[in-house]
Amino acid sequence: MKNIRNFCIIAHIDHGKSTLADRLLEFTNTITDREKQDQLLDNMDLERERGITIKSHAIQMDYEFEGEQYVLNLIDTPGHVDFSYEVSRSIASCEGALLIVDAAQSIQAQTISNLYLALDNDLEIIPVLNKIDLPSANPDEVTDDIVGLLGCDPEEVIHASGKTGFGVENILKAIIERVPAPKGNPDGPLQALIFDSVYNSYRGVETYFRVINGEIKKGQKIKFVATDKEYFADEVGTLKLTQVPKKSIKAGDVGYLITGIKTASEVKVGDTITDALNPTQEIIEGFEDVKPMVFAGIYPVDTDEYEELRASMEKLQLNDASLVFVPESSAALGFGFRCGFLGMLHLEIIQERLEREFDMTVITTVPNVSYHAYTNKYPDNMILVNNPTDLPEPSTLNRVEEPFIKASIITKSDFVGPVMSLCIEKRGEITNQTYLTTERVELSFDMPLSEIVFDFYDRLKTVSKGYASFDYHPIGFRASKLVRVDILLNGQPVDALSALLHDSTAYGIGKKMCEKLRKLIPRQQFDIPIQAAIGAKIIARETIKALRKDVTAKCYGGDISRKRKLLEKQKKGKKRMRLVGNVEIPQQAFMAVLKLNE
Ligand SMILES: Nc1nc2c(ncn2[C@@H]2O[C@H](COP(=O)(O)OP(=O)(O)OP(=O)(O)O)[C@@H](O)[C@H]2O)c(=O)[nH]1
Repeated sequence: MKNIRNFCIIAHIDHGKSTLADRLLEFTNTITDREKQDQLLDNMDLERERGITIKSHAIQMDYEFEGEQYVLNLIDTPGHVDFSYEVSRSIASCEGALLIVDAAQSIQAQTISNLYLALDNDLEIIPVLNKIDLPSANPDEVTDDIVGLLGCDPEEVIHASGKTGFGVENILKAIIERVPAPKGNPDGPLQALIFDSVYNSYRGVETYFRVINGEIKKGQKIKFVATDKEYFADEVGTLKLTQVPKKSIKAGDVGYLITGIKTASEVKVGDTITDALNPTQEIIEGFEDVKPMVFAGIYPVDTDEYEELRASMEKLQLNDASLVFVPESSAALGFGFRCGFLGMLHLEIIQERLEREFDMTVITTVPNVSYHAYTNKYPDNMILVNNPTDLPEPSTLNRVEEPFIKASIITKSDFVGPVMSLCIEKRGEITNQTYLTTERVELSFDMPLSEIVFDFYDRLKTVSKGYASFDYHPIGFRASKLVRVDILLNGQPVDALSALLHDSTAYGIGKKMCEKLRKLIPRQQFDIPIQAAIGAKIIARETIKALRKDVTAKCYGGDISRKRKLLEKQKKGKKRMRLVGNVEIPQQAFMAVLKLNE
């Protein structure tokens, strides 16, 4: 155990985590030149394209240092707030963390939020000043920032470049010298922490774990504490570039486990693995069932594809336990599903996977967060509102609560004014303002989560000219004044366009929605009135003027094949349209409320 080091890399997005991880793998000969690929750890296609690490993984390096052989386990952490629970469990599996800071951009919101997670878990922090090769690098100033943040000596900050490989040897030396070796009792009852799982369609779910006490042996009968299920450890091993089966994984080490589990939801990140016959009395702290934060309806464009959509969603759920869905129906869209996601990025990923992997064309409705509603009749019975149609009628409604977050924004002092105005407009309440340096300020706000769902990131980027970073975590439910704004097309309410909004913003947003829909819905042969309403009260109105020209008119009625071609072409263009009553609504219209300022 004394020669094992478990560490993770924490950084703000794009500060060079993946690139530096690759350099470490190369330097320790964990990957050879032939196997070298850019950003090797991000092995999902989607991740590669988006340039972010969605799923955390682990990799083991062997390294000789001063005549001794060491095992270094690098546990990768996802880089997006949607997946912050996984980050926290990965961090809990380590004794040390490399804190990477871009030498040009300095400390950003995620640098700090990840650092706090690492400090909560008593990790040894090794600060790394990365990208020092950049002409815009500001090593002295950024080192000062890091020293100010950590209270460390300037000499402890390692200068490095993932691009040139500079500093990599010093980083490895620091990992061995500064990160403590794991503690734990190798002879005690098995106690291992699940920090991740990956679905493999051939082998079932692969569980990644860190052994705290005892050992996990091939063939052993084990138990997952939270789910209370027992399995046989069919295969255990360590994670190199490929999986290396072993007879056992001992206390202090990291490995993978295969048990033949076929559904991702049976393996819960944060759960404790123990021996079925001699179970540990101590459950590893910090287990949480991850809860979806954002809900939206997903409907097939073609109503005949409902069953196919169900089958695709079921398959997706097998490998993504955080996706939840229940059937729902909409008067406008027919049969579909109300789906719960960890956040907006997760929603986009699911939508994209449905299209790429399952060839489904779907319509996604306006996302909303989950509200707690109480009626006058049963003021103590909480009604969970995941769908605008679930909100009780205003006359029967006693009160509503909505989820709040603590938001942290780091920006330059020049932009404090505009950032504050934005946050206040988004119903934020400032709780703290700290100058990290003379130029950089950290602002803390308590804000409703729903305001983040609606165009917050884009607005923040605009008001700060790109110089703001943002992070948040949920802090519970608070009282709120919520109303449902309905949209009527041609006098008919379209339930799939309804949105749950705060009373103070409902009028403004209702008006903007009508304007936006007027631009998005194609003109047709007749006038289409668009109205926004709260209950029976109309709060805004626009009209889509009738189209005068017949598209086929220019074919002079003669050439029938040309006419058909033109109609075919139109039909293709319609793929993402939905006929509601006699009005055609394109997909973008259903998400219009998210992009009101474009
Ligand atoms: N000049 C320079 N560029 C670097 C260096 N390290 C990384 N980059 C570039 O910075 C960008 C981000 O690097 P990544 O390694 O993907 O960053 P990351 O932190 O893993 O990003 P996420 O996984 O999205 O959080 C890429 O375009 C890299 O090529 C460096 O040391 N010097």
